[in-house]
Amino acid sequence: MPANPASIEKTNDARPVGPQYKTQLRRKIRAVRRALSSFQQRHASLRLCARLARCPELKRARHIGIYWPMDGEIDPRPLLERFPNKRFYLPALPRPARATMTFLHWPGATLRYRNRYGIPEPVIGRSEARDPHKLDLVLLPLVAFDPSGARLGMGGGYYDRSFAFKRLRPGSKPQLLGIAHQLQCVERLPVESWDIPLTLVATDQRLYRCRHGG
Ligand SMILES: Nc1nc2c(c(=O)[nH]1)N(C=O)[C@@H](CNc1ccc(C(=O)N[C@@H](CCC(=O)O)C(=O)O)cc1)CN2
Ligand SMILES: Nc1ncnc2c1ncn2[C@@H]1O[C@H](COP(=O)(O)OP(=O)(O)OP(=O)(O)O)[C@@H](O)[C@H]1O
Repeated sequence: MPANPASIEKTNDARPVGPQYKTQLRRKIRAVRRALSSFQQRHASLRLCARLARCPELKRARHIGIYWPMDGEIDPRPLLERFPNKRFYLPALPRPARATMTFLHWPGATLRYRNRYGIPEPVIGRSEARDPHKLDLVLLPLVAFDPSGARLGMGGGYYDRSFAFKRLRPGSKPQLLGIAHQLQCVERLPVESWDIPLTLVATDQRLYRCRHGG
């Protein structure tokens, strides 16, 4: 296994700040994650999905946001076979760009359309669309997380914008479950005013119940 990038970071009691820090951390963790072999990826994905299958929040949920992995992200797709009676939805990039994402029902069929980042998406208008607040649980991709539930994403702000309503109604649906390789855990992440905290984080090695996540 590669070295945990968190151990390379110098951390102290204060949260690190600044866009440059976030850019460098993104670059470093994305590179380590991309370097995982396909064997390591498969092993991590199966361990994660076994852990999620025991998680009460996932067992209870019926409408679940999932994602198509890219750039070394941990793969949640084995869940579709494990839970044939649940409904899974993939995010579609918003149009216009500053709006919120729509989640489109994805029963696991091949996807032909790719968005501007090359990520496969169902086609809007052809799959059942579900608004973010009507999902029970969302599995969020991330670049880094900390045990308090702070999340660093790819930098588009798509998930923060789509779930901003949770700030007004803490504890409201959906529960936000970040999923990642354990190597994406850092001691403390910078938190921005617009960041929406995670309820839980699951990795190939652990489940974190987060202090701040509603
Ligand atoms: N699997 C997955 N799907 C997802 C996300 C994600 O993080 N992972 N997103 C989470 O928000 C949204 C897409 N956000 C993304 C934001 C930036 C880049 C990206 O590759 N940026 C390039 C610059 C490319 C460009 O601008 O053309 C880069 O940083 O290298 C990809 C996805 C929705 N779907
Ligand atoms: N609720 C919001 N309303 C308006 N702009 C927002 C909101 N949330 C985030 N943004 C904007 O999105 C941009 C990117 O935010 P940030 O770097 O936190 O993204 P991220 O969480 O890493 O990305 P993603 O969620 O797409 O993975 C910021 O410039 C921020 O101003």
